[in-house]
Amino acid sequence: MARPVQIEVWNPNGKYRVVSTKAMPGTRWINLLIEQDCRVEICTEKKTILSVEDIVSLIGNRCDGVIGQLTEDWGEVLFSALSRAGGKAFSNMAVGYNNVDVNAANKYGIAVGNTPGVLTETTAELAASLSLAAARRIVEADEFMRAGRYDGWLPNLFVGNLLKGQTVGVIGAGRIGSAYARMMVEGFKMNLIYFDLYQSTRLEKFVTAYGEFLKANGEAPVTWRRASSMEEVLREADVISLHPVLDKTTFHLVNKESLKAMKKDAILINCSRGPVIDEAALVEHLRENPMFRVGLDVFEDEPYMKPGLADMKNAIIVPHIASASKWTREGMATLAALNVLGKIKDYPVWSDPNRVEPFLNENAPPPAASPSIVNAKALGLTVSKL
Ligand SMILES: NC(=O)c1ccc[n+]([C@@H]2O[C@H](COP(=O)([O-])OP(=O)(O)OC[C@H]3O[C@@H](n4cnc5c(N)ncnc54)[C@H](O)[C@@H]3O)[C@@H](O)[C@H]2O)c1
Ligand SMILES: O=C(O)[C@H](O)CO
Repeated sequence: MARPVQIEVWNPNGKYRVVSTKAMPGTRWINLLIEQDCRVEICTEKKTILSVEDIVSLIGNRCDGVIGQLTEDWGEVLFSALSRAGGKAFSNMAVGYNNVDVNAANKYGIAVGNTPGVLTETTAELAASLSLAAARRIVEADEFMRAGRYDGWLPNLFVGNLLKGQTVGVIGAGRIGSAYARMMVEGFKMNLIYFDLYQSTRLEKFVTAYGEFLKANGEAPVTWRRASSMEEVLREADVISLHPVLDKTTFHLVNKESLKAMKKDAILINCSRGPVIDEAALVEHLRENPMFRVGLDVFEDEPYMKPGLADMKNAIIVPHIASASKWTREGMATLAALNVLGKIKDYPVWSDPNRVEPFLNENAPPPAASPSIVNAKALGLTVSKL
């Protein structure tokens, strides 16, 4: 028999039972659910990653919807359990949903939500922070100071890379990749080379317009180029940031061979998903190329790192915090709750998941729609006219 899991209950007499597998930031998401007659149950177990068995136990015999996390394995077992409990919706509190077997959800007619847009700038800012920290060796220099090793200014002390005039490479120029590219181009006057399966016309127009502005002011214009292959980006860029979705086409996109193609003193940033890089090959590359630097927010086998990575001075490593700003995390919680609520209430699906601002305005009630349901088409859900 399943082990009971500790929970906290809000609005015990609510008609619909919504479970959140974790406490999430802010209270707006709870209030929005309560106002619509939901009983909200929040798992308060101390362990960080819940097992499938824990979540089956949370779902119980009757559950209308679940808000879950990217650390959970949402597949056949959980969707069948949710379906048996009368559930209609699941939402990841994340934009990436590689932890979800959408086909299994489709089989049981369960809507799968995610949280695009609200984390775009926050995530891009972390990628930009890692790029700067790697270029200017900030973490190494900080450790040096704390160790009491600074005994005076020296011409060669922690010499790093100037970004201005160098080339930034973006692989996966979607929402976050484009936001990052704009930051690096406008902030540091870098030239852009990008690779994506689709053309990013808005990004290209932005760089062209900024280049014209610089030229009109007597400065060297910035340039852009859409590469025809990822290898072209790896060969030419000085700083490369990875922002694709994780799927079969992007698993180990950066491997031993592609690392070799990169400049010896290049900087590689990953704020997408760990398995996009072959991490063991990366450790070897870092060891053999001390001038090569990485900034990693995500890891191949989270929460673990491949042996040797933590010892590398030329690696900056942070624990999957790219979306961790207060505004964003509260917004993610709101979008995830509204995805579930919308399906429970049979609302339509919002027409444009890239335009979720109306759901985030705390001074107005949110639209009667689910902000982002990734399998809306497969389930034949109605799309909002707004
Ligand atoms: N580290 C974090 O905390 C964090 C935060 C937010 C998002 N993410 C990750 O970032 C990913 C991107 O988020 P987004 O909102 O920008 O999504 P998005 O869908 O707007 O962008 C993804 C882009 O990747 C491109 N792409 C897909 N396959 C590709 C391939 N084989 N080669 C090159 N490009 C390819 C797509 O065409 C798309 O433009 C998410 O799926 C998630 O996994 C991580
Ligand atoms: O996909 C996502 O949203 C991140 O990994 C967490 O914000």
